[in-house]
Amino acid sequence: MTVSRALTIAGSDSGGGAGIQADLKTFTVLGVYGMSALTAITAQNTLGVHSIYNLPLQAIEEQIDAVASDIGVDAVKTGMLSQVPIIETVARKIKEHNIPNLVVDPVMVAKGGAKLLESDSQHALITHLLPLATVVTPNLPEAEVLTGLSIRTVEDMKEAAKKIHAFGPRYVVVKGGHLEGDALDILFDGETFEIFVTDRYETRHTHGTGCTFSAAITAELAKGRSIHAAVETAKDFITCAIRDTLGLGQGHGPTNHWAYGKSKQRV
Ligand SMILES: Nc1ncnc2c1ncn2[C@@H]1O[C@H](COP(=O)(O)OP(=O)(O)OP(=O)(O)O)[C@@H](O)[C@H]1O
Ligand SMILES: Cc1ncc(CO)c(N)n1
Repeated sequence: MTVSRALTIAGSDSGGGAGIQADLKTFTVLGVYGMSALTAITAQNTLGVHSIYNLPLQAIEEQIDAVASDIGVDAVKTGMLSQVPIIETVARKIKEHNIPNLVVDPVMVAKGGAKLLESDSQHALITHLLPLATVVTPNLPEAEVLTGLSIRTVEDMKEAAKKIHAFGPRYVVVKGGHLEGDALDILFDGETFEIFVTDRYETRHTHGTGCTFSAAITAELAKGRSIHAAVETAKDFITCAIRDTLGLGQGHGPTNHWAYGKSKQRV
């Protein structure tokens, strides 16, 4: 049996709903072997981020070296990379190990408003990481920061996708979770736009939706699926995870990472 292998390079969310915990749960449910390189430890729950401890660069490098040199990586995603030297180190290591299928989730702010990317790091993300990316998955506030545009409509989302594509990623997915109305995301390949849309579920339990969505794309790319198929599965996965809420915590609770697997078993 050969199993596909995915690596997440991201921060730890002690609450288990976002960060590497969300990524590893998603990889597992999608049948992919998950590995992690931690960039930071956060003390966090559904109410907010209490503290952030960035890890030493050497610790980040050595984790990536350890898994890439032995187990191998079919796809990698990046999440919380809060400082310029961390971004530079991660980009260098991804190049050095020739890791294919890079999904960049340009994590900037947690649901409760805590800053997970320091302001001077935005430029580093654009110059070092986006040119290596197979796909980058900004939400609307992140797309606004990356482009300087104000995004209020689907047409604005398309404009932002074009500007972000010019930074060098092969594909861009602009997520419309923060827009009103249906939950609508746009995939842009540099020429054409594809729209993925579902009903919006009224719930406050949306902690880690972005992490989970990009982890699902990573898992599917690790299996060798096309970007279209990967985004389609990721949309399905996150929709099930938001719809079948677990109701945990007093704030923005986690999504239900089991839901997609259970719905497939029922079919
Ligand atoms: N209430 C909702 N109902 C259905 N789908 C949603 C809802 N909110 C977000 N989504 C979908 O979830 C995915 C993630 O989008 P979103 O914009 O919420 O990510 P995010 O802001 O990066 O999340 P986070 O910062 O919590 O990790 C997208 O596919 C989006 O369309
Ligand atoms: C560690 C971590 N990464 C990403 C996010 C964004 O949801 C978060 N809240 N925490």
